[in-house]
Amino acid sequence: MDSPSRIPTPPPRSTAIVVGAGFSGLSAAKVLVERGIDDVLILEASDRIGGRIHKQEFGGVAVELGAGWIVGVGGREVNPVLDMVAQSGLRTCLSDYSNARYNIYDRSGKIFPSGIAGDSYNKAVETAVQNLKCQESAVRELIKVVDPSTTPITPMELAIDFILHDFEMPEVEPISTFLDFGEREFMVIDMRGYEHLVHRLAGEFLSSSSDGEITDARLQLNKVVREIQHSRNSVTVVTEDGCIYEANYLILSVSIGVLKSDLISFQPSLPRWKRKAIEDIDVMVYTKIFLKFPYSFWPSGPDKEFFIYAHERRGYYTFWQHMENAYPGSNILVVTLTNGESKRVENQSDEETRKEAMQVLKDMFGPNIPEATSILVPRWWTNRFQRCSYSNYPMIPDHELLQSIQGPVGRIFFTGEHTSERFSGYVHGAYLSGIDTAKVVLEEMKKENEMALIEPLLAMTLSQTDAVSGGLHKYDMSKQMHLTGKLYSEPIL
Ligand SMILES: Cc1cc2nc3c(=O)[nH]c(=O)nc-3n(C[C@H](O)[C@H](O)[C@H](O)COP(=O)(O)OP(=O)(O)OC[C@H]3O[C@@H](n4cnc5c(N)ncnc54)[C@H](O)[C@@H]3O)c2cc1C
Repeated sequence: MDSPSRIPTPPPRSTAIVVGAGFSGLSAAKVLVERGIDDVLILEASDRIGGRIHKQEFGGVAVELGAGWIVGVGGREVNPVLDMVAQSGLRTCLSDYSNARYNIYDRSGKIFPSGIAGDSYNKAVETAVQNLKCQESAVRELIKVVDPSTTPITPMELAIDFILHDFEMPEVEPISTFLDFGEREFMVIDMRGYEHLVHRLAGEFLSSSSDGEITDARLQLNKVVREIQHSRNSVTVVTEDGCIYEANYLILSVSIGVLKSDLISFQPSLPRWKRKAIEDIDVMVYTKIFLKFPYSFWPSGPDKEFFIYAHERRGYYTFWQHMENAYPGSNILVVTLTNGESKRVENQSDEETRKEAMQVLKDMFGPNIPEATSILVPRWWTNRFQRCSYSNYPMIPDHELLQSIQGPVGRIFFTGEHTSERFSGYVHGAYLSGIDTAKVVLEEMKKENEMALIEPLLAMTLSQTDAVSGGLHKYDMSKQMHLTGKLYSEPIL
């Protein structure tokens, strides 16, 4: 008997696919579902939701490997993330960095007198302002001739310069987040972690089990998107495990670091303007290293929470925090590295990093301090699903660059913290960008539906015109209508 001929099953098709289940992807998906797009499919590469919001248990407490602070509190508007914190009763505490500059240790363990530290701080601020003025007046050449007396040289100047430019957000004043939401920062100190907000958000539109685990089939974990094919009518997604999905629209919420990498290929490839925008946005790597000790040996108290190590190598284990204010008795220290130093430690063993950190601590607090019993080194740079901690825009606001990074390519819409006009880099930027992108997609859907209604009428009119003039073919006309709409308004290459 002949075997029945196999009819290939078409790939599952949904109205919209969201790639990535971080804050932006989930907030975008939520808006779509709430507006009646029930068949949204969320494809997430890793085995968890939250992306760059991720807590881990370490030394008996929850530590935040990614976002740890609600930045922008106490201003004229309420930060939407703070609202969520309040609703979920997440425990937080105020972080006051202002004392850090008075807790600067040199390599022999001496604390710099506050006057010297204050002078260095003012000098560093002056340099930053001077650089900015040069850039703003577009006299870029001037940057090269910055007054040498303001260039950081000594270990302390280097440490303060690092804090101002690498540790604090390297942004131009006034910073939108501080302007809108306030200048205070609250650290999340809750065993449920910052990620509780992500789970809460997901639980508002996806079904979950009684213990809060998302069980909704519209969220697919361990689905690494490797290829996105896009055409005039649809988007097709191919995942690493060989699955194929189709949709009318796609929202891509992966980080700028992932966009810069070769993890996802596009067929046809992204247009030049989009590739250039991706290239032009820099990435910041920010690493919090956690060290657990049998007992604390550092000065305690709120005004001692943050301290600085001044070394002749810029950014070398510079910024420290004890966690006693957050979790008394936890005996945990956190040291923050960025960029080159982050990448360097990501590429060495944790034991090497532990030894380096111990040497620095011995410089500050003497040779008799106890050894760290464990260490936790997050690797945001080498993680192929992140490849950065957050985006780092050029100091001069560049609206064209922003428009290009936000701009859709056909049916692919881009979202994520790096697409936020005013709050790039932050959790609230990710959250708000997801909402904005979903609204743009909904608008496109509406336009397309309206077009579908008038197309038959147009076709009729055109065939009559054709008969009379032998002019434009109806297909050309409907294509032109699309081309004049936003969907294809940008040149493809
Ligand atoms: C160390 C660190 C400290 C930070 N500190 C703060 C802070 O204190 N306060 C603050 O406001 N912000 C902070 N941030 C920034 C904040 O965490 C981010 O801005 C925000 O979480 C980004 O959300 P997102 O949705 O844009 O991206 P993500 O959270 O990165 O979400 C993107 C998702 O896409 C997934 N993905 C990637 N590639 C693929 C693929 N090929 N297929 C499918 N899925 C894919 C990823 O796994 C991820 O889940 C910090 C970030 C880091 C890393």
